[in-house]
Amino acid sequence: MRYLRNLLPLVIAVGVLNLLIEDRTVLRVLVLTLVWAIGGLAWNLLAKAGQISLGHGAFTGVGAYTFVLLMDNYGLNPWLGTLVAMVLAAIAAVIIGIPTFRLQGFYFTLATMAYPLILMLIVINWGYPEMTVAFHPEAPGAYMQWYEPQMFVWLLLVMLVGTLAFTLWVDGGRVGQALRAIRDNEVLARSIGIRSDRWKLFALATSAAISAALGVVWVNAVLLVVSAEEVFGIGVVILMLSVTFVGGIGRTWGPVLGAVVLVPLSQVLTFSIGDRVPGSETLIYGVALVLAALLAPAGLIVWLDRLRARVPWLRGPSADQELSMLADSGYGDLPAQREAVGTDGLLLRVDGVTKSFAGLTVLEDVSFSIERGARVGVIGPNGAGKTTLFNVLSGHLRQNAGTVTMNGEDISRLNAPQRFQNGLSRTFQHPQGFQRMTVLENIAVAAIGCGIGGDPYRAAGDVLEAVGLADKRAAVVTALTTYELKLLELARALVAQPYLLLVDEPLAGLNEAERKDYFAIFGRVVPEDTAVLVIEHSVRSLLEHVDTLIALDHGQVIAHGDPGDVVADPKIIEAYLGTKWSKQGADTAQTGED
Ligand SMILES: Nc1ncnc2c1ncn2[C@@H]1O[C@H](COP(=O)(O)OP(=O)(O)OP(=O)(O)O)[C@@H](O)[C@H]1O
Repeated sequence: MRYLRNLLPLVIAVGVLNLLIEDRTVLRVLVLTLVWAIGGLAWNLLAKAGQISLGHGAFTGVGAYTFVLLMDNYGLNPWLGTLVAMVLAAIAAVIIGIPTFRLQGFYFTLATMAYPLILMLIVINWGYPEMTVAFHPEAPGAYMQWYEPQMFVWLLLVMLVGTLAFTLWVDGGRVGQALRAIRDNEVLARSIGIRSDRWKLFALATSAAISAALGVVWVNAVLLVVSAEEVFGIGVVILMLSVTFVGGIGRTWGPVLGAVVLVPLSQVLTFSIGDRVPGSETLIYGVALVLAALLAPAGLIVWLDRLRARVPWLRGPSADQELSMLADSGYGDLPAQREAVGTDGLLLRVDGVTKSFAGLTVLEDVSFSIERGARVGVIGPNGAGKTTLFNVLSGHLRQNAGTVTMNGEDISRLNAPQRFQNGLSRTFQHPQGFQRMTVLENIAVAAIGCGIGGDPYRAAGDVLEAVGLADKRAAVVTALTTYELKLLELARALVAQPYLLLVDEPLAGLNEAERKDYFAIFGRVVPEDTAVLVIEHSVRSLLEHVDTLIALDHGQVIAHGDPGDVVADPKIIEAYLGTKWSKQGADTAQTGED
């Protein structure tokens, strides 16, 4: 119902235009506007996960060639051809995505350019550089070959509404939240249970399927000939990217707005100066991209947002109303509880863990174990391998040798999201947050990711209350101080009710008062049966809160045991604490990092 209300004005506007316009040239502009609005929406699905593709021509091309080859060889009509094309494009997307998503950022974008080129060369060498669509005047409806452009407008309107409804569904729920989290910070997203590899494949496959369907309709409504250079060409992605970027990348309505502005403008220019300035159609997209980057980098949609904020009846819900809407959006009633696995006994066992980077051994045969509910400090000089140890334990890095066992289960082969779901949470040395989300959403997304069920918003609200950030629930994380960010990290880790909590340098960047407050809150909110492993250079503070110390140097455990014994060990004094420590004593001395 909510979607219908959002989409109705669009349906009415396009419907009225379609009924009123009689000029075929103007109708063609309307058709092209709808084509590239849908194309932009498809491309934008992947951009929501922060992935910029230059290869979407691969999918329109798969769509166009699948339908025309099936029609030519098997007499299959384009409607069935579209379904087959969508499935094939989704499969192609998964095959393309699995290796290409290993690349990050710019490298991913560059690699995507190769796929339409490869496919184009394949069909050209196969003997199909161009294919004419067989004409079926006896059954225009069955073969998507209407003479009246109005019929294509209706068809494209149905596709647009379908694509928009799908986009609204993505944006309004857990899928969109996961994609936004991945776009903001993939490492962080993985650390709270979001299987970024799967979500990116989902975004690419759905985006590809829609692009393939569009390829079929584009050929029938506009091109009439399937030319490899056109349907696989870079022009496809230039249009998809331009309308999305100009309208508002990542935003639900961005591509529609961009297409409404850009496509008619480019057509008017082509009609008026096209014969004198060849290529003027492409030129307008280039100029629009540059202007948008300079004047409205977040897209024209931002100007609409401002207008909406001024006009009371257009204004959307306030941040607080939105939060309560989210909280009421059909989750369970109460935060669920993680299954108890006993209150004592061995929790974690690290056995012979070794980790190297390109020949540099950073962890060497590290072994130790942790009891349930233990408080363990990890100390060592810069570069000793402390954070690498955390990355191996949390699944962000895979060890070269050795095993990690938690709750009696070998978790060595589990990835970061799976370890989080199994009850292993972490914080980061440099506090991290999803910048485009509110504080409450930052925690709720972790409550969803940990997979223990219940109402994630209520769980998030409760844990924010506990750490003292309840009044910041509607703030964006960029508005938080370092101290508040550290509490946010703690809240995010705790909402999963972990068995083991890894805390990386919690006191770095905090003043004396904040350090005291942090540990006071920490002591209050971390349950007794949750084991804690904490890296901290402020050994003096650490000694007050741990019952065991592990000292690392050059990737090896050089001491492990009672904190008093470890800091008195001459090896530790020489490697890390320095002679100042032994002269002044543990009560007052700190390491150089303090
Ligand atoms: N991804 C990586 N690729 C290559 N080398 C790395 C990588 N991560 C860490 N290292 C190297 O591993 C060594 C240990 O780094 P690590 O961050 O684990 O040390 P640390 O004990 O946490 O230090 P600090 O106290 O300064 O945070 C350093 O020499 C670092 O340069």
